[in-house]
Amino acid sequence: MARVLRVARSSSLFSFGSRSYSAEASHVSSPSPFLGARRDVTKERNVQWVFLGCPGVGKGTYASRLSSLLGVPHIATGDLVRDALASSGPLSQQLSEIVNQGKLVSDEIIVNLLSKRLEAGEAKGESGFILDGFPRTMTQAEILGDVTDIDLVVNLKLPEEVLVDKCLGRRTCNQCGKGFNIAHINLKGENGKPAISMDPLLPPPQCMSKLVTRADDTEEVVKARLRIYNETSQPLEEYYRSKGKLMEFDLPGGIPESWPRLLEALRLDDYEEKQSAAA
Ligand SMILES: Nc1ncnc2c1ncn2[C@@H]1O[C@H](COP(=O)(O)OP(=O)(O)O)[C@@H](O)[C@H]1O
Repeated sequence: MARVLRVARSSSLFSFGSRSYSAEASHVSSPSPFLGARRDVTKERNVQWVFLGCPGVGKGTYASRLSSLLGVPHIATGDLVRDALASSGPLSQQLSEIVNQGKLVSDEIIVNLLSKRLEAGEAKGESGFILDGFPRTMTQAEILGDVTDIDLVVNLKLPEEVLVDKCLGRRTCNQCGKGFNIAHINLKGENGKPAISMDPLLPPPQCMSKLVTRADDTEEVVKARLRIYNETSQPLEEYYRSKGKLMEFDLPGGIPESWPRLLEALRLDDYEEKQSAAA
């Protein structure tokens, strides 16, 4: 791990200063001390954010949309693992056994993959990041905290009952790489919990015949991933909550309802306007 840490430390992507964010919308269940001023797009360095949330919650979807909006890379450790799996060599074989059982890859391997990705991005002039799927363990959180300042940790939430269906409905176009979801979610409101309905996110006709399902999105493996996530996420949430960096966000529904509310919670609802005014 010492070698891995040194690799990560050598990356200046890990050494930006800190900044503050804001969220006051009603669906943000625990407003934190990081709440403050609206983002001033003209002055500040690029964001260094983390997205937490159960498998299937939509971390990839929202992290990727925000990364396009803010012009920072969306770095999903699950994608790094899948790239490593697709390559030939001993690492691929080692990873496939772990991933296909829904287990977590070792901290050392994942930190190494992430360090390499950050270094490659740095060489291309990238700055800032939205991390999706990292950290997953306290060791990973401590390594990250040791080498950089994370500004904000967004914890996306959906009722447990819809997560398996969302994972089983995931599809990716193997040509354009875009993600879709064929699941129809219609959860009745009960015991004070709001109803949730989500329309499927269907692919355009040209992607229809090229859809693939992730090998680890079978019911058995999804359930194992959810169980492992639930076992490991609490200390992480506590860690970031105690630092005043955790923003809990209960998704109110599918993308059409959730995206504007998320932008509002992040105080980014007028971001595009301000950015063009500053240009
Ligand atoms: N930070 C991490 N630590 C350990 N293993 C990871 C990490 N990120 C991804 N993985 C591995 O890659 C798999 C796929 O990750 P991801 O695409 O984030 O899936 P999920 O839908 O479970 O959130 C995980 O089940 C795990 O084996």
